[in-house]
Amino acid sequence: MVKRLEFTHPSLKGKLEVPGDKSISHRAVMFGSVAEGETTISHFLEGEDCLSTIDCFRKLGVNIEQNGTDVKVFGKGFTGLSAPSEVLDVGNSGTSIRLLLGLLAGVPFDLTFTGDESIAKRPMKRVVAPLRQMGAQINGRDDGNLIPLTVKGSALTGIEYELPVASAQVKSAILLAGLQADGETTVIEKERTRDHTEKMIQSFGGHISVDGLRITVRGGQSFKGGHITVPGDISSAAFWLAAGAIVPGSEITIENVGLNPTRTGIIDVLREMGADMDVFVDEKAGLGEEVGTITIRYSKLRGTIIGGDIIPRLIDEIPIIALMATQAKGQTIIKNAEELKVKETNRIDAIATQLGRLGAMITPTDDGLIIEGEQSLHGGKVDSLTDHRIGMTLSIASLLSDGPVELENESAISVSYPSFFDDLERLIN
Ligand SMILES: O=C(O)C1=C[C@@H](OP(=O)(O)O)[C@@H](O)[C@H](O)C1
Ligand SMILES: C=C(OP(=O)(O)O)C(=O)O
Repeated sequence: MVKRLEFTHPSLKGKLEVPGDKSISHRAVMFGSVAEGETTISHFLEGEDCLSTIDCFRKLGVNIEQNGTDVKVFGKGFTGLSAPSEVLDVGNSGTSIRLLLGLLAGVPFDLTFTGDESIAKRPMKRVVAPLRQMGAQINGRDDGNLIPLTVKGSALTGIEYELPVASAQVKSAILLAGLQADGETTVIEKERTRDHTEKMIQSFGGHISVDGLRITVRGGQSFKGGHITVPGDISSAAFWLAAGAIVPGSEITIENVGLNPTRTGIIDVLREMGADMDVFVDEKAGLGEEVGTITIRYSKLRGTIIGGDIIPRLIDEIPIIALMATQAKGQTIIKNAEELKVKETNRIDAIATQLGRLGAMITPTDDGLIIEGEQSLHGGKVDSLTDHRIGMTLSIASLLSDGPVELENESAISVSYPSFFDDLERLIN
Protein backbone atom coordinates (compact mmCIF):
# COMPACT_ATOMS: atom_id res chain seq x y z
CA MET A 1 0.00 0.00 0.00
CA VAL A 2 1.16 3.53 -0.81
CA LYS A 3 0.16 6.55 1.26
CA ARG A 4 0.32 10.02 -0.26
CA LEU A 5 1.34 12.67 2.25
CA GLU A 6 0.95 16.26 1.14
CA PHE A 7 0.83 19.29 3.43
CA THR A 8 1.18 22.99 2.75
CA HIS A 9 2.94 24.88 5.54
CA PRO A 10 1.41 22.80 8.33
CA SER A 11 1.95 23.48 12.00
CA LEU A 12 1.13 20.99 14.74
CA LYS A 13 -0.84 22.16 17.75
CA GLY A 14 -2.63 20.46 20.61
CA LYS A 15 -2.54 17.97 23.45
CA LEU A 16 -2.50 14.22 23.14
CA GLU A 17 -1.78 10.94 24.87
CA VAL A 18 0.23 8.43 22.90
CA PRO A 19 -0.60 4.70 22.97
CA GLY A 20 0.75 2.49 25.74
CA ASP A 21 4.41 1.62 26.03
CA LYS A 22 5.31 -1.36 23.83
CA SER A 23 7.99 -2.78 26.14
CA ILE A 24 5.75 -2.56 29.19
CA SER A 25 2.67 -3.94 27.36
CA HIS A 26 4.59 -7.07 26.27
CA ARG A 27 5.92 -7.65 29.76
CA ALA A 28 2.53 -7.08 31.43
CA VAL A 29 1.02 -9.92 29.35
CA MET A 30 4.01 -12.17 30.00
CA PHE A 31 4.03 -11.70 33.77
CA GLY A 32 0.22 -11.78 33.93
CA SER A 33 0.28 -15.17 32.17
CA VAL A 34 2.80 -16.81 34.51
CA ALA A 35 1.39 -15.16 37.66
CA GLU A 36 -1.25 -16.69 39.91
CA GLY A 37 -4.67 -15.04 39.63
CA GLU A 38 -6.00 -12.29 37.38
CA THR A 39 -4.10 -9.36 35.94
CA THR A 40 -5.93 -6.39 34.47
CA ILE A 41 -4.04 -4.08 32.14
CA SER A 42 -5.24 -0.66 31.04
CA HIS A 43 -3.82 1.54 28.25
CA PHE A 44 -2.35 -1.64 26.70
CA LEU A 45 -0.72 -1.06 23.31
CA GLU A 46 -3.01 -2.58 20.72
CA GLY A 47 -0.14 -2.68 18.22
CA GLU A 48 0.60 -5.78 16.18
CA ASP A 49 3.73 -6.67 18.16
CA CYS A 50 1.91 -6.82 21.50
CA LEU A 51 -1.00 -8.66 19.91
CA SER A 52 1.53 -11.30 18.79
CA THR A 53 2.55 -11.75 22.44
CA ILE A 54 -1.10 -12.22 23.44
CA ASP A 55 -1.56 -14.73 20.61
CA CYS A 56 1.44 -16.80 21.79
CA PHE A 57 0.09 -17.03 25.36
CA ARG A 58 -3.36 -18.01 24.14
CA LYS A 59 -1.68 -20.89 22.28
CA LEU A 60 -0.01 -21.81 25.58
CA GLY A 61 -3.46 -22.22 27.15
CA VAL A 62 -3.79 -18.82 28.87
CA ASN A 63 -7.22 -17.20 28.72
CA ILE A 64 -6.75 -13.53 27.74
CA GLU A 65 -9.64 -11.14 27.13
CA GLN A 66 -8.71 -8.11 25.07
CA ASN A 67 -11.10 -5.27 24.56
CA GLY A 68 -9.22 -2.46 22.84
CA THR A 69 -6.68 -1.16 25.31
CA ASP A 70 -8.20 -3.09 28.25
CA VAL A 71 -6.80 -6.55 28.77
CA LYS A 72 -7.56 -9.20 31.36
CA VAL A 73 -5.12 -12.10 31.76
CA PHE A 74 -6.21 -15.18 33.72
CA GLY A 75 -2.80 -16.25 35.00
CA LYS A 76 -1.86 -19.92 35.06
CA GLY A 77 1.38 -19.79 37.04
CA PHE A 78 4.61 -21.09 35.49
CA THR A 79 3.44 -24.67 35.89
CA GLY A 80 -0.01 -24.14 34.38
CA LEU A 81 1.08 -23.35 30.81
CA SER A 82 0.22 -26.13 28.38
CA ALA A 83 1.97 -27.52 25.31
CA PRO A 84 0.81 -25.58 22.24
CA SER A 85 -0.62 -27.55 19.33
CA GLU A 86 0.47 -24.81 16.92
CA VAL A 87 3.67 -22.97 16.10
CA LEU A 88 4.12 -19.73 18.12
CA ASP A 89 4.24 -16.90 15.57
CA VAL A 90 5.82 -13.68 16.88
CA GLY A 91 5.20 -11.75 13.64
CA ASN A 92 7.59 -8.76 13.48
CA SER A 93 8.39 -8.64 17.19
CA GLY A 94 11.96 -9.08 18.42
CA THR A 95 10.87 -8.42 22.00
CA SER A 96 8.32 -11.25 21.88
CA ILE A 97 10.66 -13.94 20.61
CA ARG A 98 13.68 -13.03 22.71
CA LEU A 99 11.78 -12.68 25.99
CA LEU A 100 9.63 -15.74 25.32
CA LEU A 101 12.69 -17.88 24.59
CA GLY A 102 13.90 -17.05 28.11
CA LEU A 103 10.53 -17.36 29.79
CA LEU A 104 9.74 -20.69 28.13
CA ALA A 105 13.19 -22.36 28.03
CA GLY A 106 12.39 -24.23 31.25
CA VAL A 107 8.81 -25.44 30.58
CA PRO A 108 8.29 -29.22 30.50
CA PHE A 109 7.20 -29.44 26.84
CA ASP A 110 8.38 -28.61 23.33
CA LEU A 111 7.53 -25.62 21.16
CA THR A 112 8.45 -23.99 17.87
CA PHE A 113 8.78 -20.27 17.12
CA THR A 114 8.44 -18.53 13.81
CA GLY A 115 7.93 -14.94 12.61
CA ASP A 116 7.88 -12.70 9.54
CA GLU A 117 10.63 -12.12 6.95
CA SER A 118 12.29 -9.40 9.02
CA ILE A 119 12.40 -11.45 12.21
CA ALA A 120 13.85 -14.36 10.23
CA LYS A 121 16.97 -12.23 9.63
CA ARG A 122 17.44 -10.92 13.17
CA PRO A 123 20.12 -12.50 15.39
CA MET A 124 18.93 -14.90 18.06
CA LYS A 125 22.30 -16.39 19.13
CA ARG A 126 22.67 -13.51 21.58
CA VAL A 127 19.87 -15.10 23.65
CA VAL A 128 20.27 -18.71 22.56
CA ALA A 129 23.95 -18.89 23.68
CA PRO A 130 23.41 -17.85 27.33
CA LEU A 131 20.20 -19.88 27.55
CA ARG A 132 22.11 -22.96 26.33
CA GLN A 133 24.66 -22.30 29.08
CA MET A 134 21.74 -22.55 31.51
CA GLY A 135 20.79 -25.95 30.05
CA ALA A 136 18.18 -24.88 27.48
CA GLN A 137 17.79 -27.04 24.41
CA ILE A 138 17.18 -24.68 21.53
CA ASN A 139 17.75 -25.61 17.90
CA GLY A 140 17.20 -23.85 14.65
CA ARG A 141 18.58 -22.41 11.45
CA ASP A 142 22.23 -21.39 11.43
CA ASP A 143 22.83 -23.26 14.72
CA GLY A 144 20.06 -21.37 16.46
CA ASN A 145 21.02 -17.89 15.29
CA LEU A 146 17.93 -17.57 13.13
CA ILE A 147 14.31 -18.64 13.37
CA PRO A 148 12.45 -20.92 13.07
CA LEU A 149 13.63 -22.20 16.46
CA THR A 150 12.49 -25.17 18.48
CA VAL A 151 12.69 -25.31 22.24
CA LYS A 152 12.77 -28.64 24.02
CA GLY A 153 11.84 -27.61 27.53
CA SER A 154 14.46 -28.71 30.04
CA ALA A 155 15.70 -28.09 33.58
CA LEU A 156 17.77 -24.92 33.88
CA THR A 157 20.63 -23.92 36.16
CA GLY A 158 21.50 -20.35 37.12
CA ILE A 159 24.55 -18.68 35.55
CA GLU A 160 26.53 -15.49 35.87
CA TYR A 161 26.64 -13.79 32.49
CA GLU A 162 28.33 -10.65 31.29
CA LEU A 163 26.33 -9.20 28.40
CA PRO A 164 28.41 -8.74 25.25
CA VAL A 165 25.83 -6.29 23.83
CA ALA A 166 23.82 -3.54 25.52
CA SER A 167 20.42 -5.17 25.05
CA ALA A 168 17.40 -5.16 27.32
CA GLN A 169 15.97 -8.08 25.37
CA VAL A 170 18.99 -10.30 26.07
CA LYS A 171 19.13 -9.18 29.71
CA SER A 172 15.41 -9.88 30.12
CA ALA A 173 15.57 -13.30 28.44
CA ILE A 174 18.26 -14.46 30.87
CA LEU A 175 16.48 -13.02 33.93
CA LEU A 176 13.17 -14.62 32.87
CA ALA A 177 14.90 -18.00 32.44
CA GLY A 178 16.58 -17.43 35.80
CA LEU A 179 13.17 -17.25 37.47
CA GLN A 180 12.77 -20.96 36.78
CA ALA A 181 16.40 -22.04 37.10
CA ASP A 182 18.08 -23.82 39.96
CA GLY A 183 19.94 -21.31 42.16
CA GLU A 184 20.78 -17.72 41.29
CA THR A 185 21.19 -16.06 37.92
CA THR A 186 23.24 -12.90 37.58
CA VAL A 187 23.44 -10.65 34.54
CA ILE A 188 26.13 -7.98 34.32
CA GLU A 189 25.20 -5.20 31.92
CA LYS A 190 27.66 -3.45 29.64
CA GLU A 191 25.64 -0.26 29.81
CA ARG A 192 22.35 0.36 31.54
CA THR A 193 19.40 -0.61 29.33
CA ARG A 194 15.66 -0.24 29.88
CA ASP A 195 14.73 -1.81 33.22
CA HIS A 196 11.03 -2.61 32.76
CA THR A 197 11.58 -6.34 33.42
CA GLU A 198 13.29 -5.63 36.73
CA LYS A 199 10.50 -3.25 37.78
CA MET A 200 7.80 -5.68 36.75
CA ILE A 201 9.33 -8.59 38.70
CA GLN A 202 8.93 -6.41 41.78
CA SER A 203 5.43 -5.21 41.02
CA PHE A 204 4.27 -8.83 40.57
CA GLY A 205 5.62 -9.61 44.05
CA GLY A 206 8.94 -11.17 43.02
CA HIS A 207 12.46 -10.53 44.27
CA ILE A 208 15.36 -9.11 42.32
CA SER A 209 18.55 -7.42 43.41
CA VAL A 210 20.08 -4.63 41.39
CA ASP A 211 23.55 -3.49 42.35
CA GLY A 212 24.76 -1.01 39.74
CA LEU A 213 25.04 -2.98 36.51
CA ARG A 214 24.80 -6.35 38.33
CA ILE A 215 21.31 -7.85 38.46
CA THR A 216 20.43 -11.09 40.28
CA VAL A 217 17.29 -13.21 40.48
CA ARG A 218 16.78 -16.57 42.11
CA GLY A 219 14.79 -19.45 40.71
CA GLY A 220 11.56 -20.96 41.98
CA GLN A 221 9.73 -17.67 42.46
CA SER A 222 6.00 -17.27 42.01
CA PHE A 223 4.12 -14.13 41.05
CA LYS A 224 0.79 -12.62 41.96
CA GLY A 225 -1.48 -10.93 39.42
CA GLY A 226 -2.66 -7.34 39.90
CA HIS A 227 -3.51 -4.18 37.99
CA ILE A 228 -1.19 -2.40 35.59
CA THR A 229 -1.73 0.98 33.93
CA VAL A 230 0.69 1.22 31.03
CA PRO A 231 2.22 4.68 30.58
CA GLY A 232 2.30 6.27 27.10
CA ASP A 233 5.26 5.14 25.00
CA ILE A 234 8.05 7.71 24.90
CA SER A 235 9.30 6.02 21.72
CA SER A 236 5.97 6.92 20.06
CA ALA A 237 5.90 10.37 21.69
CA ALA A 238 9.34 10.96 20.15
CA PHE A 239 7.74 11.51 16.72
CA TRP A 240 5.63 14.39 18.08
CA LEU A 241 8.52 15.78 20.11
CA ALA A 242 10.59 15.94 16.95
CA ALA A 243 7.74 17.29 14.84
CA GLY A 244 6.96 19.96 17.46
CA ALA A 245 10.60 21.01 17.55
CA ILE A 246 11.17 21.25 13.77
CA VAL A 247 7.83 22.17 12.16
CA PRO A 248 7.54 25.99 12.33
CA GLY A 249 4.70 27.34 14.47
CA SER A 250 4.12 24.08 16.39
CA GLU A 251 3.33 23.55 20.08
CA ILE A 252 2.46 20.04 21.30
CA THR A 253 1.75 18.71 24.79
CA ILE A 254 1.97 14.98 25.48
CA GLU A 255 0.34 13.76 28.68
CA ASN A 256 0.80 10.53 30.64
CA VAL A 257 3.98 9.62 28.87
CA GLY A 258 6.49 7.23 30.43
CA LEU A 259 9.61 9.01 31.71
CA ASN A 260 11.60 6.04 33.00
CA PRO A 261 15.18 7.41 33.03
CA THR A 262 16.43 4.38 31.07
CA ARG A 263 14.25 5.60 28.16
CA THR A 264 14.63 9.38 28.20
CA GLY A 265 17.75 9.84 26.06
CA ILE A 266 15.60 11.71 23.52
CA ILE A 267 14.83 14.37 26.14
CA ASP A 268 18.54 14.81 26.89
CA VAL A 269 19.25 15.16 23.16
CA LEU A 270 16.44 17.68 22.65
CA ARG A 271 17.85 19.76 25.54
CA GLU A 272 21.35 19.50 24.08
CA MET A 273 20.04 20.65 20.70
CA GLY A 274 18.42 23.68 22.34
CA ALA A 275 14.74 22.68 22.07
CA ASP A 276 12.06 24.84 23.73
CA MET A 277 10.59 22.17 26.00
CA ASP A 278 9.05 21.69 29.47
CA VAL A 279 9.04 18.32 31.21
CA PHE A 280 6.96 17.61 34.33
CA VAL A 281 7.13 14.33 36.20
CA ASP A 282 3.54 13.88 37.49
CA GLU A 283 3.11 10.62 39.32
CA LYS A 284 4.11 7.00 39.64
CA ALA A 285 2.17 4.62 37.43
CA GLY A 286 2.16 2.00 40.17
CA LEU A 287 4.99 0.03 38.58
CA GLY A 288 7.76 2.26 39.84
CA GLU A 289 7.69 3.80 36.37
CA GLU A 290 7.88 7.61 36.18
CA VAL A 291 5.11 9.28 34.15
CA GLY A 292 4.68 12.90 33.16
CA THR A 293 3.84 15.63 30.68
CA ILE A 294 6.06 17.14 28.01
CA THR A 295 5.38 20.34 26.10
CA ILE A 296 7.48 21.16 23.08
CA ARG A 297 7.50 24.27 20.90
CA TYR A 298 9.18 24.98 17.59
CA SER A 299 12.62 26.51 17.90
CA LYS A 300 15.88 26.61 15.99
CA LEU A 301 17.94 23.54 16.96
CA ARG A 302 21.70 23.06 16.85
CA GLY A 303 23.61 19.93 15.84
CA THR A 304 25.17 17.65 18.43
CA ILE A 305 27.25 14.53 18.99
CA ILE A 306 25.39 11.47 20.29
CA GLY A 307 27.30 8.39 21.45
CA GLY A 308 28.38 6.25 24.40
CA ASP A 309 26.04 5.13 27.15
CA ILE A 310 23.15 7.34 26.03
CA ILE A 311 22.66 5.07 22.97
CA PRO A 312 20.60 2.33 24.71
CA ARG A 313 18.44 5.10 26.24
CA LEU A 314 17.37 6.31 22.78
CA ILE A 315 18.11 3.41 20.44
CA ASP A 316 14.61 3.30 18.89
CA GLU A 317 14.50 7.10 18.53
CA ILE A 318 17.55 7.41 16.28
CA PRO A 319 15.57 7.47 12.99
CA ILE A 320 13.52 10.47 14.14
CA ILE A 321 16.55 12.14 15.78
CA ALA A 322 18.30 11.88 12.39
CA LEU A 323 15.42 13.75 10.79
CA MET A 324 15.57 16.46 13.50
CA ALA A 325 19.27 16.82 12.85
CA THR A 326 18.64 17.63 9.16
CA GLN A 327 16.91 20.81 10.37
CA ALA A 328 19.45 21.85 13.01
CA LYS A 329 22.25 24.37 12.58
CA GLY A 330 25.51 22.46 12.06
CA GLN A 331 26.41 18.82 11.77
CA THR A 332 25.16 15.99 13.99
CA ILE A 333 27.19 12.83 14.54
CA ILE A 334 25.62 9.64 15.89
CA LYS A 335 28.13 6.94 16.89
CA ASN A 336 28.32 3.67 18.86
CA ALA A 337 24.92 2.73 17.44
CA GLU A 338 25.84 -0.42 15.47
CA GLU A 339 22.83 -2.17 17.07
CA LEU A 340 20.72 -0.23 14.55
CA LYS A 341 21.89 -2.70 11.91
CA VAL A 342 19.95 -5.58 13.50
CA LYS A 343 16.56 -3.95 14.09
CA GLU A 344 13.47 -4.45 11.88
CA THR A 345 15.68 -3.22 9.01
CA ASN A 346 19.29 -2.11 8.91
CA ARG A 347 18.26 1.30 10.23
CA ILE A 348 21.62 2.95 9.46
CA ASP A 349 21.12 2.22 5.77
CA ALA A 350 17.37 2.78 5.83
CA ILE A 351 17.66 6.26 7.36
CA ALA A 352 20.38 7.36 4.95
CA THR A 353 18.73 6.00 1.80
CA GLN A 354 15.10 6.87 2.51
CA LEU A 355 15.64 10.38 3.92
CA GLY A 356 18.19 10.75 1.10
CA ARG A 357 15.36 10.28 -1.39
CA LEU A 358 13.82 13.47 0.03
CA GLY A 359 17.10 15.34 -0.43
CA ALA A 360 18.71 14.88 3.01
CA MET A 361 22.49 14.56 3.07
CA ILE A 362 23.16 11.78 5.55
CA THR A 363 26.31 9.65 5.50
CA PRO A 364 26.02 6.16 6.96
CA THR A 365 29.05 5.03 8.99
CA ASP A 366 29.97 1.69 10.54
CA ASP A 367 28.33 2.56 13.82
CA GLY A 368 26.01 5.45 13.09
CA LEU A 369 25.34 8.45 10.90
CA ILE A 370 26.74 11.86 10.02
CA ILE A 371 23.94 14.31 9.27
CA GLU A 372 24.34 17.71 7.67
CA GLY A 373 22.16 20.45 9.13
CA GLU A 374 19.78 23.09 7.76
CA GLN A 375 18.70 21.05 4.77
CA SER A 376 15.57 21.59 2.79
CA LEU A 377 13.64 18.48 1.88
CA HIS A 378 11.72 17.82 -1.30
CA GLY A 379 8.91 15.41 -2.14
CA GLY A 380 9.49 11.93 -3.52
CA LYS A 381 8.80 8.23 -3.33
CA VAL A 382 10.00 6.55 -0.15
CA ASP A 383 9.59 3.18 1.52
CA SER A 384 9.23 2.20 5.17
CA LEU A 385 10.97 -1.06 4.15
CA THR A 386 8.33 -2.59 6.49
CA ASP A 387 9.97 -0.90 9.49
CA HIS A 388 7.44 1.04 11.60
CA ARG A 389 9.93 3.58 12.92
CA ILE A 390 11.26 4.32 9.42
CA GLY A 391 7.65 4.72 8.20
CA MET A 392 6.80 7.25 10.94
CA THR A 393 10.06 9.16 10.44
CA LEU A 394 9.32 9.54 6.73
CA SER A 395 5.76 10.66 7.50
CA ILE A 396 7.05 13.41 9.80
CA ALA A 397 9.59 14.35 7.09
CA SER A 398 6.69 14.91 4.70
CA LEU A 399 5.52 17.80 6.93
CA LEU A 400 8.67 19.69 5.92
CA SER A 401 9.03 18.59 2.35
CA ASP A 402 8.38 20.84 -0.55
CA GLY A 403 6.09 18.55 -2.58
CA PRO A 404 4.18 15.33 -1.91
CA VAL A 405 5.74 12.26 -0.31
CA GLU A 406 4.54 8.84 -1.40
CA LEU A 407 5.17 6.32 1.35
CA GLU A 408 5.25 2.66 0.43
CA ASN A 409 4.57 -0.04 3.04
CA GLU A 410 2.97 2.45 5.45
CA SER A 411 0.97 -0.36 7.11
CA ALA A 412 4.12 -1.36 9.06
CA ILE A 413 3.36 1.59 11.36
CA SER A 414 0.63 -0.42 13.09
CA VAL A 415 3.35 -2.57 14.70
CA SER A 416 3.77 0.08 17.42
CA TYR A 417 1.40 2.98 16.65
CA PRO A 418 -1.84 1.97 14.89
CA SER A 419 -3.45 5.39 15.44
CA PHE A 420 -0.44 7.38 14.20
CA PHE A 421 -2.16 9.01 11.21
CA ASP A 422 -5.32 9.80 13.28
CA ASP A 423 -3.13 11.61 15.80
CA LEU A 424 -1.29 13.41 13.01
CA GLU A 425 -4.57 14.66 11.57
CA ARG A 426 -5.74 15.84 14.99
CA LEU A 427 -2.58 17.88 15.51
CA ILE A 428 -2.46 19.49 12.08
CA ASN A 429 -3.76 23.02 11.83
O1 LIG B 1 13.36 -4.89 25.78
C1 LIG B 1 12.64 -4.24 25.00
O2 LIG B 1 11.40 -4.12 25.18
C2 LIG B 1 13.27 -3.59 23.83
C3 LIG B 1 14.64 -3.46 23.78
C4 LIG B 1 15.37 -2.85 22.66
O3 LIG B 1 15.94 -3.88 21.87
P1 LIG B 1 17.38 -4.53 22.21
O4 LIG B 1 17.34 -5.21 23.49
O5 LIG B 1 17.63 -5.49 21.06
O6 LIG B 1 18.34 -3.37 22.18
C5 LIG B 1 14.45 -2.02 21.77
O7 LIG B 1 15.11 -1.69 20.57
C6 LIG B 1 13.15 -2.71 21.48
O8 LIG B 1 12.31 -1.88 20.74
C7 LIG B 1 12.42 -3.07 22.75
C1 LIG C 1 13.42 -2.74 17.63
C2 LIG C 1 12.12 -2.65 17.92
O1 LIG C 1 11.33 -3.67 18.38
P1 LIG C 1 11.56 -5.24 18.46
O2 LIG C 1 13.01 -5.50 18.73
O3 LIG C 1 10.66 -5.72 19.55
O4 LIG C 1 11.12 -5.81 17.14
C3 LIG C 1 11.43 -1.34 17.80
O5 LIG C 1 10.28 -1.27 18.23
O6 LIG C 1 11.99 -0.35 17.29
